[in-house]
Amino acid sequence: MDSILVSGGGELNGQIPIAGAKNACLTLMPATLLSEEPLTLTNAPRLSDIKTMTELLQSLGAEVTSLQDGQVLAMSSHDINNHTADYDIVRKMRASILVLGPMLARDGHAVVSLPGGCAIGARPVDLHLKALEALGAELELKDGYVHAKAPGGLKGGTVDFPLVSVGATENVLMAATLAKGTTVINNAAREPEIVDLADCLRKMGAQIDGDGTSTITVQGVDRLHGATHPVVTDRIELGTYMLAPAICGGEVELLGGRLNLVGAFCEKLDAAGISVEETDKGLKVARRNGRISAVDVVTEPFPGFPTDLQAQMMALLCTANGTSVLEEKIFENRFMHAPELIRMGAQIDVHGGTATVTGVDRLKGAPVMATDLRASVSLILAGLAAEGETVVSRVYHLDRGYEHVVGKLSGVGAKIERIKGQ
Ligand SMILES: CC(=O)N[C@H]1[C@@H](OP(=O)(O)OP(=O)(O)OC[C@H]2O[C@@H](n3ccc(=O)[nH]c3=O)[C@H](O)[C@@H]2O)O[C@H](CO)[C@@H](O)[C@@H]1O
Ligand SMILES: C=C(OP(=O)(O)O)C(=O)O
Repeated sequence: MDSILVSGGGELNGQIPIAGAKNACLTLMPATLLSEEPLTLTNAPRLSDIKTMTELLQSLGAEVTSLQDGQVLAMSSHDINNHTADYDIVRKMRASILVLGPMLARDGHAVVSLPGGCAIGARPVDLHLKALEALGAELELKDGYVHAKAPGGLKGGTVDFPLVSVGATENVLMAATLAKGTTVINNAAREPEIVDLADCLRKMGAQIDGDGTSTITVQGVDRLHGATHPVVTDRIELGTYMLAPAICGGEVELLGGRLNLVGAFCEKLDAAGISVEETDKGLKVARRNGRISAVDVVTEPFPGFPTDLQAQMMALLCTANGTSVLEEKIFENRFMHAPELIRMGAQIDVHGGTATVTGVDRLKGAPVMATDLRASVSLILAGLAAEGETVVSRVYHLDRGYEHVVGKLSGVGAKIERIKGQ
């Protein structure tokens, strides 16, 4: 297994290009199943999760061709000949559940393995299933698989989500595009990835209103056609690299970044003493003089502070002047980076969903282990600011969500390399 070696110290200066969003691409790709005509995605990120979704769609009979070094994905679902999403692929990636709504809407039947829990939490899919039932789907759980049928086709209905779920909103939004009649989704997720999905579906001929708000209305149509769509900028990769100059000092411009993707996050950076300026190319981030200030953070659905930036923000706050309190409200087990940061000299107390971080002058390099995707990159950020060398193992987590991390960070002056097979 590969690891990443980071030698800390030194300011970062220059530009980092931000890729298309993993989490948008992972829902745009299953949208191809809604139409027999081709769907082409541009600005796709080059990540192992995208390869896994490619493998899943191909196992169902879709054609997926990767062009321009993976930045363009040309897909065609003309010949869907298998309606079973197998456990062996689904277990690798939870977003696999997003093929359920589209297959059911298009062909009236689908069998999809239950994804199971993961390191950051139990992550059930009950809300996906209840939402599809509200559209008339008949579901049975058997042998670890969801067996779904809609013999006469799906019918529009009202979906009242008891809590905000990004994935469940995406699944039912896609399904509703081909349902007969009108669907109203209440307490819908408002993430930019939902708006991007709705934009793409509209290009395919869907009738959708209200995306980006808590109530989405979908008027079902008989068929969807082909389209070409650019994947929205990855706001989590953006926020992650904004933290690099924040932690190390210097000034870095994040190409393609926009303030409206990271509003709540920027408010916290501002309170910590980090300046963020919108330029014609993206966002320029610089650390003002001196030590950063402690800030409190509560994770929430968009437009709140994203859970996917909590680990990276914790790495920043480890060297703040004072004590910060981080509350994780989305996932029940998302502080696994804390013990690893403590190995680097951080002072962190975790009690349930709350972590109290007391800033220290300087972190110290250490061997650490990545436990999940965002934890892995938080350890790299901490290593960039630490004295000495940090070796981050289990970097396959990192490959799920960050393309060319070594190239992007060394391009702004970081001392970072990938070590093969350790
Ligand atoms: C591929 C993708 O887009 N992943 C993102 C997506 O995950 P994902 O779509 O899985 O996250 P959700 O928004 O669904 O999860 C939010 C909360 O709802 C709970 N829940 C969810 C569904 C359900 O049927 N029942 C249920 O109880 C979850 O356990 C969690 O506690 O949004 C999360 C929250 O912003 C992000 O951290 C993930 O990076
Ligand atoms: C939790 C994440 O992804 P996933 O939902 O694919 O596990 C993430 O991107 O941080």
